[in-house]
Amino acid sequence: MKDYQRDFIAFAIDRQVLRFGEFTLKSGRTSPYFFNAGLFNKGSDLAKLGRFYAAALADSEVDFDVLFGPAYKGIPIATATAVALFDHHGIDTPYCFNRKEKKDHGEGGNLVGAELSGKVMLVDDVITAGTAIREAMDIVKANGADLGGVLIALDRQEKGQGELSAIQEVERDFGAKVINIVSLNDIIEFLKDDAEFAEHLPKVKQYREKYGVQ
Ligand SMILES: O=P(O)(O)OC[C@H]1O[C@H](OP(=O)(O)OP(=O)(O)O)[C@H](O)[C@@H]1O
Ligand SMILES: O=C(O)c1cc(=O)[nH]c(=O)[nH]1
Repeated sequence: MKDYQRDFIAFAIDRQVLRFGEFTLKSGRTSPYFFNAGLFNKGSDLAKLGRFYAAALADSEVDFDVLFGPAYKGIPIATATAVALFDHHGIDTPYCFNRKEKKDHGEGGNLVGAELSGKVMLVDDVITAGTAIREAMDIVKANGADLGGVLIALDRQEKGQGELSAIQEVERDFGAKVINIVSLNDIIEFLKDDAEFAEHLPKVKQYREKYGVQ
């Protein structure tokens, strides 16, 4: 694990974004840990979060034309990433996001911001079973755009629809790279070294046995 990844996990734990307990996921799985990006809930957190995303994206050297943050949590993340790419990497990128409900007055439609076209960098918080990413891909395809890549904070390294990981399935089905800041393996490594949080390790490992992909 690199220093910036350790810093990111410590930041997420400090803001209670990364918590341990019992949580029901979108997939119906019961998880001993949860990443709630909604708790990066003040200006300084969002500025810092944007810097982590922008650094991972700039490092990846994956080519893209527009950032797309699917509703809801993808919206502030894409916005913060666009600001950080400009402020810290000199990259002025267009970005857009969708509404979950279509607007039928004013400008109308489902999309807000830049045009969703060309190579899209899809930005979200976590991938578990991959459902949210597939839903977002329907929007990308419906607009005639292509997927350039996917950028997330946490790869939970779980099975998708079959035996492959959700991310391996996304890479196979959409032919694009998934970039993450940290993965479950990094969280496990962090827990091993942390006296206060090491007690959560057995349950997290048990969960990985059941749903994880090595
Ligand atoms: O890989 P998956 O199994 O789909 O699970 C992960 C997704 O679930 C959550 O989104 P949710 O649909 O709860 O939307 P939100 O952003 O509105 O909270 C989370 O923000 C991820 O996008
Ligand atoms: O799978 C999910 O629903 C999920 C997992 C997680 O860690 N965080 C989140 O917001 N959703």
